[in-house]
Order: sequence, then structure tokens, then C-alpha cells
Amino acid sequence: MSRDSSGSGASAGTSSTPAGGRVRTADPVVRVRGLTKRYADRNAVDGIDFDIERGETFALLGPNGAGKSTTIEILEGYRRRTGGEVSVLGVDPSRGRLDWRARLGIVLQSSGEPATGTVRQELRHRASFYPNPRDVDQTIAAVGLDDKADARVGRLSGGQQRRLDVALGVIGRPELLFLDEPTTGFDPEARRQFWQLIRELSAEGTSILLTTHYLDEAAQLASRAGVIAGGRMRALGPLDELGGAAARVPIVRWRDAAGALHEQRTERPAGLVAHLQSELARDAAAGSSAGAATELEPRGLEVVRPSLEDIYLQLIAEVEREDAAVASADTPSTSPDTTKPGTTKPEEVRA
Ligand SMILES: Nc1ncnc2c1ncn2[C@@H]1O[C@H](COP(=O)(O)OP(=O)(O)OP(=O)(O)O)[C@@H](O)[C@H]1O
Repeated sequence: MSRDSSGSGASAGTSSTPAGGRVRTADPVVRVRGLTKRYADRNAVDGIDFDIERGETFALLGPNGAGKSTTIEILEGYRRRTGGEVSVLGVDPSRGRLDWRARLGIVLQSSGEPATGTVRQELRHRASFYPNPRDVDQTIAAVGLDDKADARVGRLSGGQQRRLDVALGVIGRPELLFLDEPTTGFDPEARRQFWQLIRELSAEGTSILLTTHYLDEAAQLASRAGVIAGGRMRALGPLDELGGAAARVPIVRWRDAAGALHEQRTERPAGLVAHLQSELARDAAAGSSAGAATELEPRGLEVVRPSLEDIYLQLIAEVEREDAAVASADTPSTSPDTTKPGTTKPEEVRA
């Protein structure tokens, strides 16, 4: 199952806007069509489509093992795909050369072996590979490492190391920046500082592909998102339309006189609250309560607008239910017959 941004349930792969947006340009920085990646006997990425427009910040969201890193590594040219078409800055990543790579900035999920030099030395060294790098000291300041500029990289804390990873990713003034869970290990202040840096890069015209498990981070930074689960694109579109209109209907919660909790989704929360108040007024007039003005306020009243995280969790829960239903419907036909001609052999295509 796949949802478009309107929540109509139309397949992202077959709708009139397969890349998940309303107005697409002819020259996206990333274009992915029918991408698959097979490991042993299963597709980790199973036919996904999306575009990233120039200057856009696009978030790729999904649970652990969904296929996000595999997709990103294919786009970066670090992993071979099994099938489909991919273009990054107009080039097939499997044929990307050094001049193409110099146009990318990459912040991987883990930074690998710590370098031996100081923060400033490492950044100067990296900057020397690029034709038009950012200023080293300004970049150090932008990631909040000014007081660690002369510290050995091996002595940095986990969060400080991650800030350095981000600095190394942006030092070459990339046209397209890949950020794979960039703020894991950041303290709250560092995350906000990082968000500011990303907004500045975006304002300069940098296109960004972000994966994150922090939905507030995606909400802060991205304009569009794709949600992957089980290697398939389950929702794709502008962030404020993801999951469809039904997922955004406000929830009104209140307690009745006996203390029981009630919850109702409604497009007109003010109308529901007015209705609850008129019921309280009627009860008061009938003498069932003291009739004090304060009692006209429903107890524990709250009106909640679902956050991106609420919408995402709802979407993933729905996808998991549907996948489980499909799997159980498939069980009888797939069970015992392994002798059938044409049984697939594991076809490993590891990069
Ligand atoms: N080299 C590999 N060989 C076999 N299977 C792999 C390999 N790399 C990843 N996988 C499997 O492919 C699936 C997708 O993995 P991937 O790392 O892309 O997920 P992810 O969405 O990035 O997850 P996370 O949020 O945990 O980082 C997982 O089931 C994973 O176990």
C-alpha cells in the first residue's frame, strides 16, 4: 500500500506525480525511479520513486531497517543498486567521478575511526580537496566548536565528534548535502544550533537530503518528506499534507462529571466545546449541580492538533497492520512447496 500526500491511498508509483509533489521541475537534483536493492533473498529497497528539487530540504523517514541508509548510500555512489533509475546532480551515482563527488557533502551515520589531527587541521585538510571551500574558522564557529578548534579529534566527546562530522560534510560548500541522522548524540542546545546552520545552508540554496528519527527535526527543517517502511515508499509529499487531511483532524479530550475520559476527533473543536458547555449549563439549570460559572468549563478540557510524530506513528501502525494482513493472507499459498520449479535462489548483489 502506498499513500499520496492527499491520503487518498493512490500509489506513489502510479499516480500522475510519482515523485510526490504538485509541481515538479524538469531538473531535480535527485531523481529516483523504481529503485531496488536486493540483499540475499529479500529486497531492502523495493521499487521506490522520489525527486528532490534544487534548494529543497527533503526528509526520508522510516523505522529501523526500513531501507533509508541503503537508499542514501546508493545515491552517494557507495552502494550498487539492483534495479531502477537514479540521477544525482544529473549523474548516475554508479558512474560518479571525483568532480561529481566534490559537489556532494556527506555526513554518514557513523564517523568511523577518529582522525589524529586537531579539529582545525582536519577541516583545513578536507577543505584543500575542494575548489571553493567554506572558511575553516567560520565553519568551526557555525557548529559550535570554537573552544575545541585546537583539540585533538580523538579527545572530543561523542556529540562534539558529531558536530565535526557535520563541519566536514559542509566544508566543501556542497550543492547537495546528505545528512544521515546528523544530530544523534547532540544536546538540545547543539541541535538547535545545528538547525540554524542547516537553515542558513538552505537559504544559500543547498539542497539537502535528511534522514532522522527525530520527527521534530524533520518538521523544523524539511518542506517535503517520504516515509519508507519495509523498503517501500508509504507516503510522500509536503510535510504539512503527509498522511492526508484525516490524520490532522484535531482531537478534543475532556472528562465527564464521573471523571470518565472522553475523546472525539472533530474539524470544529470550538463547536464541540460550545456543545459540551451548553450541556453543562442545562444540567446546572436542572439542579444537578451547583450551577457555578466555573462548572461550565468541561473538566480536563484539551484540544490537541496531531504533531508530525503523531501522524507518522499512526501511518506506520497502519502500514504494519496492512502488511501483517497481507502476510497472513499469503501464508497458505507460500507454505510447504519448496520443490516448485522456479523457486528463487538467493541472488546476492552486495556492493
Ligand atoms: N550489507 C547488508 N547485507 C544484508 N542486509 C543488509 C545489509 N545492509 C542492510 N541490510 C538490511 O537491509 C535492510 C535496510 O537497512 P538500512 O540500513 O537501509 O535501514 P535504515 O532504514 O537505514 O535503518 P536505521 O534507521 O536503523 O538506520 C535491513 O533489514 C538491514 O538488515
